[in-house]
Amino acid sequence: MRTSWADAVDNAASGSDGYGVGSGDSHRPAYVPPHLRNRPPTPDPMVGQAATSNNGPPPINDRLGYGGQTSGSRWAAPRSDYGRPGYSAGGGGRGGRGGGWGNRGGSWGGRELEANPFGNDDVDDPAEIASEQESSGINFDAYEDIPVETSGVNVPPPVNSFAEIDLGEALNLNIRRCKYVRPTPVQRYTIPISLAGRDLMACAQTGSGKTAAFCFPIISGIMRGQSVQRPHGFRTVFPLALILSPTRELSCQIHVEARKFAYQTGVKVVVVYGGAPINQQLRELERGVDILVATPGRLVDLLERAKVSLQMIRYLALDEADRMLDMGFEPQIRKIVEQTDMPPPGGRQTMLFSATFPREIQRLASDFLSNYIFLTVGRVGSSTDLIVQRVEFVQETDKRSHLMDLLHAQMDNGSGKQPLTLVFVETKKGADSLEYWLCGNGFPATTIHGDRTQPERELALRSFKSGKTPILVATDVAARGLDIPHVSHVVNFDLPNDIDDYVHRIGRTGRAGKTGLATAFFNENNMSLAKPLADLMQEANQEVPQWLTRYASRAAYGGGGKNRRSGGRFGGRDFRKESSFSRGGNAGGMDYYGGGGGYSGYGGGGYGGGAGAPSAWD
Ligand SMILES: Nc1ncnc2c1ncn2[C@@H]1O[C@H](COP(=O)(O)OP(=O)(O)OP(=O)(O)O)[C@@H](O)[C@H]1O
Repeated sequence: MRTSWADAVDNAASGSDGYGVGSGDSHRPAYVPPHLRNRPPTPDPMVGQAATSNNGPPPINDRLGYGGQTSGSRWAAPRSDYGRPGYSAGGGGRGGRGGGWGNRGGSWGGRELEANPFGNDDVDDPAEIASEQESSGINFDAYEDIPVETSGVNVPPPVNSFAEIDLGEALNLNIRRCKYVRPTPVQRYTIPISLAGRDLMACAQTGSGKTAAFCFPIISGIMRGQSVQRPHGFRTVFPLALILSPTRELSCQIHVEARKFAYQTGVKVVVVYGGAPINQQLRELERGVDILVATPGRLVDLLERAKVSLQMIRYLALDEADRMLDMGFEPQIRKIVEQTDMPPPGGRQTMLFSATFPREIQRLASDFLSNYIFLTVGRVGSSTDLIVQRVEFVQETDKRSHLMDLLHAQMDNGSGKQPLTLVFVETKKGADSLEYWLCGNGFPATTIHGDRTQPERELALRSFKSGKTPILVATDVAARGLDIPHVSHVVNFDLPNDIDDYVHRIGRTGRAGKTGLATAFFNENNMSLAKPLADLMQEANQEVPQWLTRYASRAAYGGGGKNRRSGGRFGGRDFRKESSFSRGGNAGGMDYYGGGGGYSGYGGGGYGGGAGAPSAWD
């Protein structure tokens, strides 16, 4: 009997992500190039049921055993997948399209052979595909006046619509299936830059569509260049693109998204990450991979076993790039990028994305880039105006009762149902303890943190997304990238030490043009955050309490310089523009679009390393 987390997901027949790791079919030949993938898929054997983890007694959360809720989220797996044995990560792709640029998409007759990653079976029905009136609900007006700044030589101009870009017919169809009517600002600017083959460092607000911004050009580029011959290694695979992200959940999410974008393009996307059985991931890889989505630890493992070669990499994308290059991850990333057979900068195209990009990290990142363009969209390093930020002075001992007041109040405000609330705490123990206390007081809660097993983490996320346990207590492992629909409130029960972590945490709400609320509990333990927090709130037009302004001015005079942004404002400036930059290159001619005023770079001291407890990351 299999006991992987993916099996647990399989058991939850109506799970939301359609996620898991393929089973069986391990006798497939090694890599099958996209143009040869016309064989009908062999029916996969049904696999048995696997136990989910039933750890603890808290009576009203997922720890009792997963109830198989349907999330109703946009990530929902297609019904056609439910009967499958552990919906394989792109496994259906081997039945994918023939090779040529022109023969993908609508006209191909065997489309049903590839698992449909969209939530509807009838995706070719034009009525199902978004019209100008029916978009995904993104509020583009929120982005009308967004300041954008680019620097670098010969910056390609932005586009206003997907129609202006030649992404290829099959990808365009998938964009419509995703109900993306217009590109978001970061997509308007970055897609032409990437399609022009340029390296890129891009900062854009949380929830602004960065995933598609790096996926579209990669998929499009691979579709165009499929004739490339890859070496034949004994059980070694040679992906063409590598997307690295710091957490397992984020890698899975990127994989789910990328599979939608790559549906019926012939481009095969596979994910590998820690905490899940490596053999299943190896089997997926052996079925063929064009785009590899990975967490660094598991990838290093696969590289050391010579299961993956990066020799053919043409595209490298680092999501949450500043986190990937901070103190916890940098050695692993350098190992992957600089000490393997991956082509050097210039021999590959490199794209770095994040909502925050401290100067010190930019400096490190520039080692990976060649003649790159730096782009900032929005008030970089700040939050979006769509998030209402509140900060309340709460002593440690009062935090629980204060949280309970908030939870009661938000329930009374609406339909009596608890809205999805994400509560960030500092430690894993603290997360468990708060979860237990919440459950004991009648609030269905669950946790996600680095001490939980991967099946437990995945289960918790599902339970939260589905609303079964509408309160998720989390450490920073959930701070970055996760796109959970309908999170209406983020509570910083314990504030992070680093303002960038705060930015990412509150960015779990107010996504894709929607509004959200973020509440922070502040007390004397958070003094070093007073100034950057007050600055950030002011910049985002939020009401800054007078007591916080007072603490902030005290911190400005009396030190508190631990935080890397203290003394400065929002850090969206290309570090190459600074006079201290002397690495033999510069930003060259500067091209500006839009406003872009008001950035004054990071004034504070060195990079503080953030909260990144290594065990919380993958
Ligand atoms: N052009 C578009 N039209 C409509 N919705 C979009 C578009 N692009 C992306 N989205 C949606 O916006 C949401 C946020 O996108 P995404 O997760 O890529 O944000 P992000 O910028 O990577 O956020 P973070 O900084 O938190 O990682 C997703 O639900 C995505 O499907």
